[in-house]
Amino acid sequence: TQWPIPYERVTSRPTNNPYCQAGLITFCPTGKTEDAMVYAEDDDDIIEIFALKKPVWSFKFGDLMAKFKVMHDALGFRSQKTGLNWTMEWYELDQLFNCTFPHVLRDDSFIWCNQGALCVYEGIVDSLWNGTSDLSMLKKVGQTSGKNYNAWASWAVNDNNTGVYYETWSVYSDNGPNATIYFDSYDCASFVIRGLNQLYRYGAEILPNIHLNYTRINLYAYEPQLLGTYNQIIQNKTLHKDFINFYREFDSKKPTTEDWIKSLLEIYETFFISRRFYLYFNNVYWYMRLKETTPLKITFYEIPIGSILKNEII
Ligand SMILES: CCCCCCCCCCCCCC(=O)OC[C@@H](O)COP(=O)(O)OC[C@@H](O)CO
Repeated sequence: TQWPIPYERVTSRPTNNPYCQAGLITFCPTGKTEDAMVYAEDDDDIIEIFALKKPVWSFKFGDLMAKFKVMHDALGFRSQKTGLNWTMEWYELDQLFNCTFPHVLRDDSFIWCNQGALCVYEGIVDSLWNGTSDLSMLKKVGQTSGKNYNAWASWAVNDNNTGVYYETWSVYSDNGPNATIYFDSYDCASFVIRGLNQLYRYGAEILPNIHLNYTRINLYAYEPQLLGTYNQIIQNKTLHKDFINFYREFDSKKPTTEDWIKSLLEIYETFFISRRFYLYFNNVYWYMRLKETTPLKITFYEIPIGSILKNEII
């Protein structure tokens, strides 16, 4: 197997299952509709680029998740000509837990509510990004011409229409510097990293001395084994039973009430006991035995801006 398994794009975004509900807050409440984008009116405009960071679920828990270094990332833009600014965030249509674990129905079938999408809306809410957490951020990282920004904006629309599935997990062979990466996450941070990389490719000037850290929830595993699709797995009775029990266990821990943190802690603890995982990636399932020493770790490492700008990121 050639690792990491490349993230598969689609030709067009599928309709979200009506069963899937965002719950606490609807997706992109103040945002624009499908294929939404903000374009510069003038090719000669100067569009300023901002890196935005805030604690995940700050609307509910304030800075709490920042204590675990669980941060949400976005991009902000401002036109020097008009003074107008706008925000772009890529995140889950139906909240994080729905992207991380399926709904297991009575007949043992699954429903995955794991789409993510770009939310584009006028304004940059300073109080949201310039919060009290020392990890929050609203920082200018560069600028570009109106012409180059518009070319990039078309890239962002296509990126949003083809990269539709959220992936919470990053999976490595170990937590050392020479680890093999088996699977890479596809989340809010991935959009910002891809977005900055493409803005640079479309001619943006990125300021020097930019230091950006990104949250990852990492699993450390022995080499994953491909199991195949749900329908292939249910052909094997023993595997099917274990597979269903695994996901039913996690589904039962998903917060249905307000006790998100309790669910989070229960799930976190499960990883250190069971040390095994079924990963759903590109619509197929993989089985992994997790490493005894550190099965799971949330990291917030800096990704050098040079490697963000120069790496081939798809
Ligand atoms: C064990 C399973 C769950 C573990 C949870 C802790 C680790 C999470 C790591 C992933 C980082 C998530 C980054 C991201 O994609 O954030 C997107 C979204 O969850 C942020 O949601 P929000 O409600 O805080 O912000 C959306 C708001 O800005 C909309 O305007």
